[in-house]
Amino acid sequence: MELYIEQIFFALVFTIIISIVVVTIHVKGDKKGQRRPPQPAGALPLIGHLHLLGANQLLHRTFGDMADKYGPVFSIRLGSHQALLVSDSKVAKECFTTNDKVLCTRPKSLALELMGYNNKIFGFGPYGQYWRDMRKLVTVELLSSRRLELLKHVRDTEINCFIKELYEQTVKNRGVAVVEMKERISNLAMNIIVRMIAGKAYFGPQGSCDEESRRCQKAMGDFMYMVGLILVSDTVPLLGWVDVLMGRISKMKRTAKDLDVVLGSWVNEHRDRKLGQGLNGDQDFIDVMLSVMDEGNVPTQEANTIIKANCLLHRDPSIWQNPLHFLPERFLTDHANVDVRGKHFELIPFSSGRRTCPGVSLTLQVAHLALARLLHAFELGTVSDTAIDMSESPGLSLPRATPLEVTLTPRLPSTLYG
Ligand code: HEM
Repeated sequence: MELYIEQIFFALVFTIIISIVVVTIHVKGDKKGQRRPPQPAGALPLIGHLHLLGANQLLHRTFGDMADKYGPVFSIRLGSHQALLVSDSKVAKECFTTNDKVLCTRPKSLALELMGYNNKIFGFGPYGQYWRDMRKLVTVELLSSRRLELLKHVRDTEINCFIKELYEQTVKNRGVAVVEMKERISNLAMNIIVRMIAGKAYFGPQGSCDEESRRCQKAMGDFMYMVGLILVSDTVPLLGWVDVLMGRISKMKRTAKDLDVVLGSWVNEHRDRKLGQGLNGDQDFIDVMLSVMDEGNVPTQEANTIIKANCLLHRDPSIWQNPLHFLPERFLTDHANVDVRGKHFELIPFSSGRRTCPGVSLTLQVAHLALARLLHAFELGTVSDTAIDMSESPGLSLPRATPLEVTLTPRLPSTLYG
């Protein structure tokens, strides 16, 4: 026990020293305002993940100060990795167009080795033949306009159920209901995606779900959280034992097993369903995916270059007035024509270039429809008219730190709620 405590103490002290010494910042932008062309910068898994430590605001301020001092493009060294930071939309454009091929690979990480079938999740993987094949498969078979049109009923029925459940909640409360929306919206997104991929609905009325759904939800949640963590092993491989001591490795292995069980059951159920229906002609998404995997088509190219370059762009005060304030009306006035699909480099929430998000059309369709239905069906308010806490918590998609409680009052005749 004593030894164990000593080890933890040693690990903590060592980690603090390492973060001071090894995360030495090598500024390469040299002079203020000097613009340099983006350069391949070793391997950089970290900048995109730093904000996931829960210090997002602080990091943006720090990087913002550094950008003021060193100009719109500079690099920092984080242990064995180098990161390029870009805060200017013109430089970002250069990164995602002229230099896109050089910058579009992704580094390996321990989290993805343990939880992503040895770095085979294509969205996080190195650029190469395997990534090209998987990207084509996803854009053509799952997220193409044709497929989205074919699967339109999935979004429609899920959003109908979402609105109906909210309405039932207001009926139960005789008029106005206080509802926690964060989990409901996350369940809605999960249901739509899982139904599109595996043909299953996970969450029933009021978020009820069976054992398998619960396991899937937990495994996905743990994955999203842990894949966003910064591991000592990725920065200073020699100190990998720190992650072991902190219990991260065993937790990742457990999550990998849980994910395996869930995905395995999707594939088996899908095969059984097809056999039961005597289908063998028209291939659907899981069939095509399995055939690509069966060909032994695995990544061959090692990742050695990666740039994450946009964490300051969306807060550039020379483009966005009051960049830290939530002012949606700016998209109806000064920025009315901004396009979020990766063509206007001052706003690239879905990234741009080769690795741009293939889910952008689905996301915009679902978000627009769900929001329009919600606003049409209810008057929305906050509990005791307090401002909403917008703090972020660790995780791949920077989830809200606190629940999102809103008041809902129906505004339509009851017959219109399905
Ligand atoms: C608000 C919603 C979303 C946002 C803001 C978003 C944002 C992004 C961003 C910034 C990237 C680039 C990551 C990188 O540079 O490494 C990305 C990649 C990706 N996204 Fe999304 N995304 C969203 C929803 C979706 C949805 C609904 C799907 C699929 C159903 C999806 C599938 C993917 C995939 C597969 C990649 C990896 C692409 C590749 O590596 O080639 N995303 N997303």
